[in-house]
Amino acid sequence: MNINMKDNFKKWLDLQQKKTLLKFLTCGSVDDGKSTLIGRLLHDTKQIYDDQLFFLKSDSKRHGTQGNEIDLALVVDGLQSEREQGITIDVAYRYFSTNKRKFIIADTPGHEQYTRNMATGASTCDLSILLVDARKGLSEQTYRHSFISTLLGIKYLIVAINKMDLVNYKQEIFENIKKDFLIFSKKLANDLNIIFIPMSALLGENIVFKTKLMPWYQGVTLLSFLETIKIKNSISSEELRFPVQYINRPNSDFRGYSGILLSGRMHVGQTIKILPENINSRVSRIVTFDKELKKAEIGESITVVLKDEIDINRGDFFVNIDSILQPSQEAIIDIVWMTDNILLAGESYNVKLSGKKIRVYIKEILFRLDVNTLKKVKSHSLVLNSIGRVKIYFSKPVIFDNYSENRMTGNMIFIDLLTNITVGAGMIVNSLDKKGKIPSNKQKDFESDFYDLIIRHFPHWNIPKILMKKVYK
Ligand SMILES: Nc1nc2c(ncn2[C@@H]2O[C@H](COP(=O)(O)OP(=O)(O)OP(=O)(O)O)[C@@H](O)[C@H]2O)c(=O)[nH]1
Repeated sequence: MNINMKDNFKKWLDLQQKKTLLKFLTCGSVDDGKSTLIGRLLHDTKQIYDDQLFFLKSDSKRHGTQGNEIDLALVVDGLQSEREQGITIDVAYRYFSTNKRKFIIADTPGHEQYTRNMATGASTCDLSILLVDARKGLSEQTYRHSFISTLLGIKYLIVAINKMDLVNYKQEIFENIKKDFLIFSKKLANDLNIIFIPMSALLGENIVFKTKLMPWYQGVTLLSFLETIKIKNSISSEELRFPVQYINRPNSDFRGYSGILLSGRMHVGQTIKILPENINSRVSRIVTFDKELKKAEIGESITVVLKDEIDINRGDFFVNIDSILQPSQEAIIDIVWMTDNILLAGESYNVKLSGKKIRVYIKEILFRLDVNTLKKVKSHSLVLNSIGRVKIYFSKPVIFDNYSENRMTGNMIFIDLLTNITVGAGMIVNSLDKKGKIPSNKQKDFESDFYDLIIRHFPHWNIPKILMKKVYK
C-alpha cells in the first residue's frame, strides 16, 4: 500500500468511526413486505455486491415471485429457509452504512410464537419499523409489535404503509390507516414519536428515492428519516451508572475498580458517590487495557482508581453525588417468559442485573397481558412467549433503575437454578420499599447453593454432598 492509499484508508476509517449508529427493528405480519423492504434498502444503498446481484438475478427467476424481475425478498431468504426447517434463530442482525450513518437491522420473525425473539431484538433497538399492507390495514401483529416495541423501551415508531402501488397510491387509504393507528397508539406509552410513510418496497418508492407518484406525501423517504433522526435517551439516561464488576489488584500498589460505564460520563477529578455504602470519593485515574484516559464515555470498559481507600465490593455502583438512587429489595417488573417451563408464583430464580447475579423469589403474578388486545388478564402462571407483570423479592438489597429511565440498569435476565438456561427477560417498572417475607417452605430454594439444590431436587441420584461441593465449587 503506498502512502496516499494509506492516508485515504485512514481517512475512511476515521470517517466510519465518527458516524453514529442506529439500531432498528423491522416487524409486520407475514407477507407485508419485510424482506422486500430490507432487500430494497440494501440494494438502493449499494450494499449488494455484483456477484451477489448476479446470483440474486438467477435465483429470482427460479424461486422469486416477480417473474423475470429481481425478487429483493430473496436477499434475506437464507434465514427464512432455516426457519422453515425449524432451526431456532433468535434474531438475525444485518449491518449496512451510508455516508451519513451506520445501521444495524434486527430482523425478527413476526409470528406470536416468536414473541421472545422479537423482545430480544427490540431490547437493543432505538426504533421500530412496523410494516402494514396498504390493502389490509392494521392487523393483530401491528398491535402486538407496537406494544412489544414500546414495552422494551423503543420511543420511535415508523409505520411503513407498504404496497401503495396495489392501491393506486391513494391518499385516502394512507390517511385511514394513519388515523386507525393514532387511535390505537393512545393505549401505548404517551411519549412516543410516530411517523407514517407511504411506500412501495417492491418498486423502491419512498425507501431511498422519493416517488413522484404520491405528490400528496410531503414527508421524507425512509432512508432520509433513518439517517437524520436524533434519538434521545433511548438506551440510557445521562445519570452516571458504573457497576463495579471486578476489583483489580495486580499488586499492592494498584487498586482499581473495573466495569462498563453503563450510562453517563466519568472524568478524572470527578467526585462520585459509591452505593450502597453512600460514601463519596474522587476519581484519580481512569485506565483501559492499553492507555490512561482523562474521561470515559458510555459503553467503555474501564478501570477506575479512587483517591480514597474505601472497602468496595463487586456489584457496588458509582453514581453522581446528587443521585437519589437507593438499594431496594423488592420490585414490580414486566416479564417476557421464554421457556416451556411455566413461571409460577413461589418459584426462585437467579437473575443477572447490571452484570451481577442474584437470587430472586417470585412473590406474585399480578397479571398476564393479552398482547393482541392489551387487556390485563388475571393469571397464576406465565407460559412460553407470554408477557406479564410480577412482584419479585431479591435475596439482598440491590441497585437498579426503572427500565423507562435507564434500559441498561433496569433490565434483567432470569436464569433457571438447575439448568442455568436463560428463561425470561424482565424490565423493572418500579421498586417497592417494603421488605417481603418468603414462605418457609420456599425458603430453601431461595437460599440454597447450586449443589444443595441438586441434592434436594434429585435425592435419588444419591450423590454424596462432599463430591458435589468439589464438582461445583
Ligand atoms: N406489489 C407489491 N408487492 C410487494 C411489495 N412489497 C412486497 N411485495 C410482495 O409481497 C410478497 C411478500 O413480500 P415479503 O418481502 O416476502 O414479505 P415478508 O413480510 O418478508 O414475509 P415473511 O418473511 O414471510 O414474513 C412478495 O411477493 C413481495 O414481492 C410492494 O410494495 N408492492
